[in-house]
Formats: sequence, structure tokens, C-alpha cells
Amino acid sequence: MQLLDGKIASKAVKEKLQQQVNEIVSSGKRAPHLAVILVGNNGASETYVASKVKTCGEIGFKSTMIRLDVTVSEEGLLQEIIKLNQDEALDGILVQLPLPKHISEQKVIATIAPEKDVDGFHPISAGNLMLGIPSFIPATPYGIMLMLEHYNIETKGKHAVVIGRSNIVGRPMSVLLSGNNQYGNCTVTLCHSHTHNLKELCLEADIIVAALGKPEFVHADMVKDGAILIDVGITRVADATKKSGYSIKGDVAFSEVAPKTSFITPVPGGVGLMTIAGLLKNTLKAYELRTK
Ligand SMILES: Nc1nc(=O)c2c([nH]1)NC[C@@H]1CN(c3ccc(C(=O)N[C@@H](CCC(=O)O)C(=O)O)cc3)C=[N+]21
Repeated sequence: MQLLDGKIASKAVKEKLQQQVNEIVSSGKRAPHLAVILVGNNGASETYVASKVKTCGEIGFKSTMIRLDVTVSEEGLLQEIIKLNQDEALDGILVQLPLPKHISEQKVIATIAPEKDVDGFHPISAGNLMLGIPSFIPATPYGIMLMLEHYNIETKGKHAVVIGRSNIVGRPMSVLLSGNNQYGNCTVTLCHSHTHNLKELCLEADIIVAALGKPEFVHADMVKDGAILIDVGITRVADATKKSGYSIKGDVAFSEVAPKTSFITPVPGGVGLMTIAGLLKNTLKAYELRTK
């Protein structure tokens, strides 16, 4: 078993980005600039957004954090996005999800200018991804591909089982893994809550991507010897022994599954860190496309 270490792989990606930003700035140009909008004060969202802003600073990106009250109207949020769309010196716009119930995520995402859609959630980005046209890849699937790349993991011809069909992880992941690209060419089975024979399918998998959001869902009896396990889940579970009052659990029962695997991502310290790396790569790409 080898750990796919998000700290190591994301560090490599960030160092490369930092070098690219250095070159940009020393040639007299402005730095890439990301805006992050956070509505309300969800604890987990606060952590992720803070981490995104902090990492921007570390590699020399400019970032702007926009906090809106949980009571902001849908129209108010859309107006904020339209302002950011028009800001020439801004490259990427990220609206942290989930949003309060009274706001349509679909409308919000569709309002972001496609050329600033560093989350890759806009219908144009999603359509391009499906068609194999270069575009913004959603940060988590992108981060997973970067992880596979960092550890030189061959995917061609393998059977990948993706558990979870969300628009932001499972579905785009299934498109990337099945695509005709360096980290694709898999045979993909996309499983979800209505899948009858999940255990049998998982036992056939060379690669399992667990992205359903149920802590420790994947057990050792679902995993073939030598499989590659990518754990996308991050759930906070109450834990009185921790100072924070919670511990973070992935979708994979790590301690029992890990010994059977060839490679496995830990939680925390795995896919989450790569997600931020993917977002930053998208932001640099947006910058390059907009300033060329
Ligand atoms: N518009 C939008 N874009 C997103 O990309 C987006 C989003 N909304 N909403 C929520 C999910 C989740 N997400 C994570 C980012 C970083 C970590 C991360 O850094 N995790 C660390 C720390 C974990 C922790 O301390 O909670 C780790 O896994 O080691 C996790 C999860 C981005 N998301």
C-alpha cells in the first residue's frame, strides 16, 4: 500500500504555480486574481474558503473574499456576480456552495462569466468537458487527475467505479476517467443510490472513486486486492476526544481498506488539498486566456 499524499502532490503543483506567477509579476504584469463569495456562515465552508484565500497568498495570487449575509436575496447575489464579471482585473469567480435554500444554485452558476468560471460548474464548462473541448475542469476531479499524474498512475484500460453522480464530482469524474486523455481511457461504471449490485461492481474495480458523502461507506469486503482508492468524502463527525469537537471522516473505512490497496488517498490530507491545487491552476488558466 502506498499513500497518495495530498500534502506532497499539492505542494509540487503549488511550487510550479508560484514559479509561473513569479515570472508573470517580474515581467511587469499584474498577478492572477480570484474572488471568492461566501454566503452565510457555514462552519465547513468557512474553513475551505479561508484555506483557498490563504493558498492564493502563498503562491502570489491576489484574492478577494466577499462575505454576504445569509439573508441576501438571489437578486443581490446575482448583482454582485455581474459586477465581478465586469471587473477587467479579476480572473476567477468562485461562489462557495452550498447556498441558502432561497437562492437557486443553477441561476448563480449560470450568471458567472464562462471565462471566469474557475469552478468549471457553468453549463458551458460542463458541456465542453463532456465534448472533450479544453475547458475549466471542476476542481475536485481536476485535483484527482493531478494526484494520479503526480504519482504516475496508469489508468488506461482499467475499470473505474465512481460512487456518486453529483455535478461537481462524480459525473465529471466519470467523464474524465472515460475520456481519451492521459489520465483517462478507463472503462467507467458510475454508481449511485439506486445501484443494485454496488458491492459486486466495486469488487470488479481497479480504481474506486468514493464520492457519495457517507462516512466510512466503503469497507474492505467491497475492495479487490491491489485496487486504487480515491476518497473524496469529507464529513465532520462529532468526536469528544478532539479539541475541535469533531473528527473528519472520508467515504472509505481507511484502516481496514488501506492494507488491501495498491494506492489510497487519506482524509484529511488527500483529495481536499488537491481540490485547492486544481482551483488555483484553473485561476492561472483563466488569467492566461484573459490577458493573452
Ligand atoms: N463553489 C465551490 N467550489 C468548491 O470547490 C467547493 C465548494 N463550492 N463547496 C464545498 C466543496 C468542498 N471543497 C473542499 C476544498 C478543500 C478542502 C480541503 O482543503 N481539505 C483539507 C482539510 C479538511 C478539513 O480540515 O476540513 C483536507 O482534506 O486535508 C476540502 C473540501 C471545495 N468545494
